[in-house]
Formats: sequence, C-alpha cells, structure tokens
Amino acid sequence: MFDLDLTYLLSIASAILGLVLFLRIFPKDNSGRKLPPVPVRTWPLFGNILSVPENPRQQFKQWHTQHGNLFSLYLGSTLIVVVNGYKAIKEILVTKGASFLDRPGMYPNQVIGMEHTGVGFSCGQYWQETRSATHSILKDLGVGKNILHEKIQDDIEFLLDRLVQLNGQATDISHHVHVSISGIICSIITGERFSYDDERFKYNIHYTNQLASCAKEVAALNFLPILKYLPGDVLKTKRIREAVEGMKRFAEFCCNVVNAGTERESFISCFKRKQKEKLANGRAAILDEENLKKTVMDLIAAGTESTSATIAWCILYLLHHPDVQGKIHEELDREIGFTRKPSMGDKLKLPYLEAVIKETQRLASVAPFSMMRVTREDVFVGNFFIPKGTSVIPNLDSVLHSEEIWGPDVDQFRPTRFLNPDGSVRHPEEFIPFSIGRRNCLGMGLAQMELFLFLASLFQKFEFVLPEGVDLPTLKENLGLLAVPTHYKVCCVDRFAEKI
Ligand code: HEM
Repeated sequence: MFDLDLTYLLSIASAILGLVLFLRIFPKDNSGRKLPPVPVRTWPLFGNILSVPENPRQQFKQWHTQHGNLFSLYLGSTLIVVVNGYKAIKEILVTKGASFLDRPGMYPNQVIGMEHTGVGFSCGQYWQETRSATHSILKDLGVGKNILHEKIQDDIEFLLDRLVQLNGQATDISHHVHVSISGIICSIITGERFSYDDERFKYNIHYTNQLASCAKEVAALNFLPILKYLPGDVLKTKRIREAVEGMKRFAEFCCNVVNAGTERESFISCFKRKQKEKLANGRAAILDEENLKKTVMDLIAAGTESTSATIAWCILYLLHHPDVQGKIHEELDREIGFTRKPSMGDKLKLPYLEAVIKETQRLASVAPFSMMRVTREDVFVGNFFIPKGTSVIPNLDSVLHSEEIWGPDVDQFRPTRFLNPDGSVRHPEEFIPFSIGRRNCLGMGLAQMELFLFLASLFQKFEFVLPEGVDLPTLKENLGLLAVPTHYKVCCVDRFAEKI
C-alpha cells in the first residue's frame, strides 16, 4: 500500500514537473539564459494565442502583477516579450534604446511589397535617415511652432460651421472631427486643402477605417502567416489588401498632385527637395519615390485616428462629468472671451484645459500597447535575456493606469491630478501616451497642437449635451489598432447664440 502510494506520489510529482516544463515557466534559451516567464500554457502551433483575450488590457495587468515587469508569450512560434511599468519601459526605450529601435514585419506592408520602406515600420540606417528627414521637414513646416496654427484654425473654423449648421441636432461628433483632422494632415502633406466632398479624400478615410476594422485579423496574420491560406477568407485578407491598396493609391495621388506643380510648401515638395540635395551630393538611395509614398501613407495612417479618437474621448468624459465642462467654459470665458479664436499663445493661460487633455490621454490610453519593436541584438533587461529578433510590446497602459503612480483613483477621470497646488500644470515623467526614446511618436508636436486648438475652440463655441431622453453613453472602448470610444451621439449647443 505504502509502495503504491509512493509510486503514485512520484508519478504525480513528475507529472507536475513535466507540466511545469511544458508550461515553460521561466523558459531558457539554448545556452541556458533565462527568458521572461510565460504566464500560461503553451500549445504546439498556436503557442499562447488562445489565452490572449481580444482586449488584453486586464489580462496583461494581471500577468504583470503575478509575474513582474517582463513576461513572454508565444504567438504561434514567435516569441513576444511584454514589458510593463515605467522603469522597465524606460530601460528598453531609453537606456538600452539602441537595441530596441527596429520594428517587426507587418502583414499589410508585405501585401503591397512595402515592408522595408517609409518611416513607421522600417529599420536600421534606412529608418534613421527617413525619420531624421521627416522630422526636420515637419519642423520646417511649422510643427511645434506657431506658424502652423493658422492652417489648423482654418480647418477648425470649417468644422465649427458644420456643427453650427446642425442646430443642436444630435450627431456623431467623432466622424466630424476625424474628417477635419484627416484634412489637416493631408494639407500638410500636399499643401492643398481637400474638399471634404472630394471622392479621393473620402475613399482614403474609408480605406483607413477599413484597415483599422481588421486589426485583430492583421495581428493573427502577423504571427501565423500560414493562416492566410485558410479557405473562405476567414481572416479578411481580401479586405486588408483592398484597404491597403486603396491607401497606397491615395498616397500616389498626393505625390502626383505635388508633381503637377503646386507652388505651396508641403511635406512632399520638401521631401523631393531633400532628395535632390542628396542626389547632388551623390547619395539618394534612401529618400527615393517609394520611400516618399510609404512615408506619406504612414503619416496619414498614424496622424488621424489617434488624435481624433482622443478628442472624441474628451467630449465623452465631459458628458459624464458636466462639472468639468463647466470649469473649462469658465476658464475660456475668463481668459479668451467670445470674440477671438484661441491660439497657441493662450496655452499657458488655460492650465485647467491642459490638465483635462492630459487626463483624457492618460485614462483613454489610445495606444495602450504602443507600436511593437524588435530587438537588433541579444540583450539583457534586468535578469532576463531577450534574444536578437524578439518582438517586444512596450505596455504603455501599465504606466498610464498604474495605481502606484496615479493613486487609488487611477480609473477615475480627475484632471486635477495634473495640477500643482498653485494651479500650474504638472508634467510627471510617467505621462507617456506618445511613448519615449528615439523612436517615440513622430507627430507628438502636431498632435499636441491639434488637441489644444480643437478642444479650446470646440468648448469656446459649444456646450456638449446629451440628446433628450438618451442615457449616458458607455465608456466601453473598441480596441483595434487603437482604443476608440464606442459610437455615441451628442448635441452641440451654440454658446454664442445664447449670448448675442
Ligand atoms: C494623440 C495622438 C497620438 C498618439 C497618442 C500617438 C502615439 C504614438 C505612439 C505610442 C507611437 C509609437 C512610438 C514608439 O514606438 O515608441 C507613435 C508612433 C508614430 N506616430 Fe504617433 N501618436 C499620435 C499622433 C500622431 C500624429 C498626429 C502623427 C502625424 C504626424 C503621428 C505620427 C507617428 C509616426 C510616423 C509614428 C512612427 C514613428 C517611427 O516609427 O519612427 N502620430 N505614435
């Protein structure tokens, strides 16, 4: 009996040991170096993909608490390391940033044969040169300076007029803002202002939305490319191809508009000038036509929904917090009044509005998992080894929603957390919605201008209220490429009409 029990216990123990090994808790590479732990069972072929929910925010939070700042997941056979918490994210993106500068391949870029071009997904020297050229052109065009704000104000005027014409009727504000923000980036790129009814412009918005709606399928195809051969197009490969080809056609059209001889300064004309300068100095291989086309696509894709979703979140939060909307109105009425347009020069006078914008970005966390990186070489982070070629997710959400950093009311909308006792704005270094390091958001300056000018102008002009008899819209997000609010309708009540 005793022998039987012992055998029984031993076999249970070895089964558990086998299971632990199978679960690959603290897996090691071939030389025995310790990789970050895998929190769940790893299945052949699928890896851990079946344990990652559609919206992994909560699951990642739990694994971060249980397993520490770094954990591994196998999506298919691809090793992915998720990095959590400010200290670890700063280590990979800043201190050891040089090892984490590249990006893994993405299925939609492969589909159009543009995997290694442009600014958002390229690697190495190619990325470095394209990023530096793109950054200096955007700076010359006025991003981060006051000269661009007049262009943005023109688009805002147009938006305000459209909203006034609705006469307080309930509307999907996200859509109006999205079109307006898209118009701004297109006009920076081409120097031309597109009519919102222009068919090509409308199609580009349509295709960008179409690609965003396939985010989950894109993620699956990135890691299990074999799935594209599944019968019946389960993973929407046709929709993805159609969307990305449509976006490419629009970028080609933009480049042709500028070729056709527009006089205005634009991103494209400046890029072409740089290209000529490089050619004159005997080097142009990197800043060529393909690169320009893909960089235009990257700027339009990255520069539209991120900003418009943030504005839509802000208005939604204020429907839930009318007292905060009241305080913004008070500040705007006191500092700017009703007769002149808000400008960037007003930013310092409107600390409460700035705190509201920061709190919106923190709580909405529209790019919760940033954009993936891939390691250029073998590297150690803390005690863990990350091999060359590993995909890495900087989990910005783990910083923006950290109770340790923001306090026990981390999940509440409380703009005053960004104000000092004297009313000035606080700038905590852990506020990182645009990521950090050498490959952080290239459009941060433009996005900050747009967020300030749009929200200051919208709140100066309107009070946002719920349509009569309608319940407060949900704060539940739709997580695709970005976290966007669920569609809601709002009435834009003209505050000027009341005063005059
Ligand atoms: C509220 C608005 C925005 C947010 C929250 C945001 C956030 C981000 C984040 C988290 C990244 C990844 C950075 C990294 O890998 O470390 C990124 C990359 C990027 N963003 Fe933004 N972004 C916004 C607006 C914009 C705008 C308006 C533009 C257009 C000019 C833009 C252009 C880009 C580009 C081109 C990249 C890729 C940079 C590279 O790979 O070198 N973004 N953004």
